[in-house]
Amino acid sequence: MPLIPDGIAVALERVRRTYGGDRPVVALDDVSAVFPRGTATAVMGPSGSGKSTLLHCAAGLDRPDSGRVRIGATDLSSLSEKKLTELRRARVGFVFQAFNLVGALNVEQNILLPSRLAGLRPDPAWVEEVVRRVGLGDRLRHRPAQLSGGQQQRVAIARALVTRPEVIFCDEPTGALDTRSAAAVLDLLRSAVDAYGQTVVMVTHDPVAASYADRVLILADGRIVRDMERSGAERIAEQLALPGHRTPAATREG
Ligand SMILES: Nc1ncnc2c1ncn2[C@@H]1O[C@H](COP(=O)(O)OP(=O)(O)OP(=O)(O)O)[C@@H](O)[C@H]1O
Repeated sequence: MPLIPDGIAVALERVRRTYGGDRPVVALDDVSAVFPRGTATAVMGPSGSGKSTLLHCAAGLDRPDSGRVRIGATDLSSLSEKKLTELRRARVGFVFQAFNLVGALNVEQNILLPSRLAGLRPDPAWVEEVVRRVGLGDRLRHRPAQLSGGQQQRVAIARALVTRPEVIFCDEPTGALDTRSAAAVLDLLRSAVDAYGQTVVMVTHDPVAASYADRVLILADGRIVRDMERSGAERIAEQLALPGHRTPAATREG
């Protein structure tokens, strides 16, 4: 068995994913990438460049045609569907655009659902902190249909954070949010990385969201065409330069 360095949260090794039909589309073309633990990476690129496919393959929601994906030391290709589902419940958080909230459950029940399914008991103080920081304290008894799109997105984020998963995969986490809610959500994702050593991989078109990441990967035609690491100082300078944007520090104080 190959040696997996401890510091790697997710690794893609020559991952290829094509979609069939008469004229097959190569959505991912032998992509290799490593996502170190305790980092946030933004995945950007034009429409159709393979961002969602990369996210789905990395998260074990889609299986590559060839190549390998590992979460920590676990090779996803070796897992049955059942084991893959268990791994996703216990070790992975998802913030996807089609919120996947359960309409029959209220906000609190939706937030606690992944923990219940994984048989975990999240720390009540942490649940309270997450709920407060996403600004849902007064909405816990509401059903998803009684919330705005932005509020539903915040429920999805709270739900992804409460189990403190190793890796949080986000697809346009700020897509449905106003500037203020987006800053609160990005700040929360950032503190999951900085304070708890979690790993965030987010697909985004939003430069503000990308400015919270340590690294930006750019995809084009199913390949990584740029891989930019950014220092904390660069991130903060970029956040300060973005009009109407509150810095993470300012958000924390506010
Ligand atoms: N289920 C599918 N069946 C056929 N082709 C697909 C399927 N899913 C994605 N594709 C194709 O694979 C390529 C990559 O799609 P993907 O959704 O990963 O791109 P994306 O960068 O996330 O795009 P967007 O920014 O528009 O969401 C595109 O050409 C897309 O049409």
